[in-house]
Amino acid sequence: MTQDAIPSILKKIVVTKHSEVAAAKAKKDFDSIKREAEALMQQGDAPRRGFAKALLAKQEAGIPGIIAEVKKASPSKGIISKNFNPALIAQQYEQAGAACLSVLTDEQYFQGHNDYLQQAKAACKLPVLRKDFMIDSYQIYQSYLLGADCILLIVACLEDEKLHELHKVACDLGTDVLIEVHTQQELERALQLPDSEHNIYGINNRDLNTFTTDLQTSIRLKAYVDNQSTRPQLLVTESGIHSSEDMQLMLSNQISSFLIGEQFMKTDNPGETLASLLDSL
Ligand SMILES: O=C(O)c1ccccc1NCC(=O)[C@H](O)[C@H](O)COP(=O)(O)O
Repeated sequence: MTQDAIPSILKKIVVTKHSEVAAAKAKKDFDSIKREAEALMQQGDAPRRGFAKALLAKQEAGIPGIIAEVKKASPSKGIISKNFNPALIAQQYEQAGAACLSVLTDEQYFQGHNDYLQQAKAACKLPVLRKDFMIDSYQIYQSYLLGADCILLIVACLEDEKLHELHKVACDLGTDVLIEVHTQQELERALQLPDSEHNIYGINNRDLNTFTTDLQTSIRLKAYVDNQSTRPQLLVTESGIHSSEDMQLMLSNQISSFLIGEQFMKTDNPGETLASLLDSL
């Protein structure tokens, strides 16, 4: 992976993450956070809600599995949600039939917060993805302590060695992993990760150089996956899903799990918008 191949927004975010992690380590060092997370896991007091399992259950029942996103703002759209209340939105999404939640915790670029993840999780029974940019194992232990059931690994911003390291730390903690790719090259790297019940493969339709979304990305990469001998059980299409036509297109290409944010969050009642999207199928 060459630095030139990384979109500039990701480069900027990664620089920010390195300084955030350094600041966090200055308050609580790596060994302490690791010990804390491992002790919590061993006590068995904080079992994870099965994120991959919730999606698989929908898939097996022939129902679209929606990861509904709690997203206040984004680099491409600025402020998306004017009345942002993570706990209320989580409850609405649950009632509307979401399989899982995704909560942005990045502060600088998405106006997210770690507290939003905890508020959303406490308000419902759905498994929760910590949607943030992981570059250091420290953040995986931190995510576990926050209560995240799943973490995100964006292949575009991780060298192979780091990708494998972070994946192992998450799996050892029993945390599910959304492994996100934008291109065939990234997908080839992602498919080299050890097989695990925790693996979920996400195909992101957003080109991070232009911020445009193209659903053909999911269709193209799904076809690539279908030609491989070992196929991931779970494939999620991410970004740029706005209508029942978009969902039908994905379903007709055997993609039945969706990560959707903006389309819900730009409305006054994100849960109601999700319910009508599901009804319209
Ligand atoms: O959303 C952005 O502008 C963005 C910019 C840079 C890196 C990541 C970005 N989005 C993260 C996501 O993956 C989306 O929040 C998620 O897939 C939902 O997408 P959408 O339904 O289009 O809000």
